[in-house]
Amino acid sequence: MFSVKRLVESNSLKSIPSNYICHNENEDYDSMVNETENIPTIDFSKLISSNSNDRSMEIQKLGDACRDWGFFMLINHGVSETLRAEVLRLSQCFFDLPSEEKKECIGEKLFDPIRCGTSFNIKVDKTHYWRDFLKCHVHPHFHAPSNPLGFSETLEEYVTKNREVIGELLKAISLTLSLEENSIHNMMNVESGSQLLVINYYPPCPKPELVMGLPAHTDHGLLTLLMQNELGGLQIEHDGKWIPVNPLPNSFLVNTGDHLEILTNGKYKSVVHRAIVMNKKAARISVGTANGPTLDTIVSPAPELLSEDNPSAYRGIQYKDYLLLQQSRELERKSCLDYIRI
Ligand SMILES: O=C(O)CCC(=O)C(=O)O
Ligand SMILES: [Fe+2]
Repeated sequence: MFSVKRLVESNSLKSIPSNYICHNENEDYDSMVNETENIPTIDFSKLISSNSNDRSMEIQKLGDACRDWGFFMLINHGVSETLRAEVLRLSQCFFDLPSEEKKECIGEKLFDPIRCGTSFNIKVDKTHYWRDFLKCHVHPHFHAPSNPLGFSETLEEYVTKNREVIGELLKAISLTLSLEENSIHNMMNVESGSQLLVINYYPPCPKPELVMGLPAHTDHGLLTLLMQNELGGLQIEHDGKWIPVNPLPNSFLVNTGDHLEILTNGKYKSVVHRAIVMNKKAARISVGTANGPTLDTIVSPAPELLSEDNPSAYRGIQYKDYLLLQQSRELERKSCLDYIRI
């Protein structure tokens, strides 16, 4: 199984293979602004607080963050530092395994339960990305590699906790839309919804400015919950500028996905983001869960949010078909959403 990690380790890489060189994505590094401090922070403990004043103020902040940024850092979420650290440690151990021990993970198709690979979709990527990945479908049925020891159990605990957090966030988001608390849950079948775990591994690169980890894209699903090891690289697009994200300690990064954009008829737009490579010495690891409806749910704008002045702006599409659409193309900004825009 080919991986960038192996490429880096197998020879003392003196130059970057030409198929990895990104020509047009990196031009604006110098014009990047450092606005990390402006990225909204949401306190999860306040969202679920019994103090109704605290709760409604935080819900208001959450609505603003979804509308103005599509991105926020989540603090006091209740997922322990120990569990997060263990997920990252075992992820490193997984990528360190010899190929023979990863055989169960070589699924090739989108809906194979466990899939290991490199770049985004090697069959369609014109440029290859400096990234290896492990993807597991973890809900409604849980799948994870059996190696290394304890990985599967740790991941199961982690994704379950992630789902609890997402469930509460989606209730609060329903309220920000003046919908009933369980509206998104009911419309999107959240309780039995699909959850995809994606572990990204960005090996060290001798010339990081020449390559890209993941190009500008949006995520499918309603919300993505992401954490990373100590190395940065994630950038979000805001007001036409790339903003590097330096997460607060022990926070989750949350971004709105394409299906929240569809459901809210564009009120909460999915955020364009990318992962650049900055690490020359160590590997960067990020762990995300994409949380969506059940695969057979047809997602279209919520009727309660539509009016004569605000007609439906997206065609309804089954979640499964949307995933297939995204996987069949190059990752490119909002190209899949554009396809179903009316
Ligand atoms: O590595 C990151 O920070 C971002 C990963 C990402 O955007 C993704 O997996 O969809
Ligand atoms: Fe993403």
